[in-house]
Amino acid sequence: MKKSKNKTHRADQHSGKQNSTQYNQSKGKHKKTFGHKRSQKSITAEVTCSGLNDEGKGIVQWNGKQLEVPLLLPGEKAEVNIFQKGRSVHAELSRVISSAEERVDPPCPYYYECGGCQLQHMSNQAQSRFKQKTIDTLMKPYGKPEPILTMDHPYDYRNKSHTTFGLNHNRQVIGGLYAQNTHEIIPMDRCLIHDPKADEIVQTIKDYLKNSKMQPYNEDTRQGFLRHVLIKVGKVSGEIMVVLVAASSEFKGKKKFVKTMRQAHPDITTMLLNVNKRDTSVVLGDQEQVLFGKGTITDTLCGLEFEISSKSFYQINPVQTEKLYGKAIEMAGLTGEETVIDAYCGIGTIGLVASGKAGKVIGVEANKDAVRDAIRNSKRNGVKNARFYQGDAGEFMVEMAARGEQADVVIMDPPRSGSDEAFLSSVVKLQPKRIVYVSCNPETQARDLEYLVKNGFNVEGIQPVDMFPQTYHVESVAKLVRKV
Ligand SMILES: C[S@@+](CC[C@H](N)C(=O)[O-])C[C@H]1O[C@@H](n2cnc3c(N)ncnc32)[C@H](O)[C@@H]1O
Repeated sequence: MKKSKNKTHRADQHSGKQNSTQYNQSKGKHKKTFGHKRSQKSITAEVTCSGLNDEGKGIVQWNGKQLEVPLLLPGEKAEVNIFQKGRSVHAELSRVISSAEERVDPPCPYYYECGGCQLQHMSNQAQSRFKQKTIDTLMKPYGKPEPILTMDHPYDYRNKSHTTFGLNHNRQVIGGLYAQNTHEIIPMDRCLIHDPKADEIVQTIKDYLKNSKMQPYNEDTRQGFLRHVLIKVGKVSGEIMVVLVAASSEFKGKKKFVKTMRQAHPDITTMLLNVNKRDTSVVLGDQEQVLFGKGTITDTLCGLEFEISSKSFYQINPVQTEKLYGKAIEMAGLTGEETVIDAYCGIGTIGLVASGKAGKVIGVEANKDAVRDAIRNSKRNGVKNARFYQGDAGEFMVEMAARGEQADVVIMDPPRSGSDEAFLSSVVKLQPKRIVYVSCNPETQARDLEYLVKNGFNVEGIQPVDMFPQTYHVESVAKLVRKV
């Protein structure tokens, strides 16, 4: 075994200084950067990958321990660097000795540094197989899931992008995404899963920063103005929202900035200033000011128009969302008579798309901006049988159950953390005929399904959908039917 010193990666990577380690693969030479401190010593070992964990990391055995190695594929032999600190052991890929057939050259030049995607070193078919296996394994107690719904062009899909700005060590303006699990900005011009238009706009903002007095914010000194830029693109409408997230509400040169941006990108339909003075990882602050336009964008999804605010949730991959919603509504088995609850409803998309086939839709959502959008969206689309309420979905359902109210179908689409017992126990009390559970985290979905199955429901169908190509994330929708 060879001992080697690991190298560290810095945000000035693309401005001349490179501290990256490289590894060779049979299909080409790739830059591979590590997030460890220079002083940390590692051991080099040869390993063979036996499978993937649920984040797409390669599983290997070393010294009687199971380790997870990012970027390694099943069947591959590789040299890895192993870091030990106390009882914690951590391995990183150094060199692939024999490549798996599924290995491809990642099309993104930033892939090995950026944490945004985790599966670009796998062919698209291998990514689908990995996601199918993840769902098949988690959902095994409930039968065989359907084949995953994949995307024909698994790039450029994100309708929302989020760029962070800062200065590198030469005090040059940089903008890009954070390296995984760090606050280190990876400067980049293009992210292959972003809408290309959004990246062009970010480029103009970077040029503006370089040529004006506007300063990016520095998290350490707490000086400067611009922290992030959030861009939302209506993929069908072409409307574009640009949100500057700044550390202060005092925006010197506001008019000039807006004019420059509108001249360079006439397709920007609204711009906002969001003020975030907090030192947390939450991107948006509470205070917001519209710089021009109406402050929202509109997009078309499943044949309906939706108005979207900066802080409201809207599915980030609309092509796949239409497939997901189509499946969810099919699973709901609506005949035009049912009372449908759209829990965790966001801007009302699922409920409003379902409303034409339902007797009545009741939506509940915690985010007040999203609820306002949902009410506006209901009016905009002439929907008369839907009502939206702001509140915690669990509390709302507890109150509904306490009032002895009924629902025929509950469609639920909670955040990654899943639902809670207050919600699930109230659903059980409401005794709907069917539950359609949409989830972006199948692990918490499986946990919640277990509760529902123990409390009177059968799982009658599971459909995985690839909403997030190039990443390990996978969406899943499950149909539950009340036992008679
Ligand atoms: C995955 S999104 C789904 C939104 C919507 N169904 C859609 O497809 O666009 C989850 C939503 O749940 C909302 N949310 C999170 N926690 C909540 C809670 N405790 N009660 C109600 N809504 C909640 C979030 O604000 C977000 O809009």
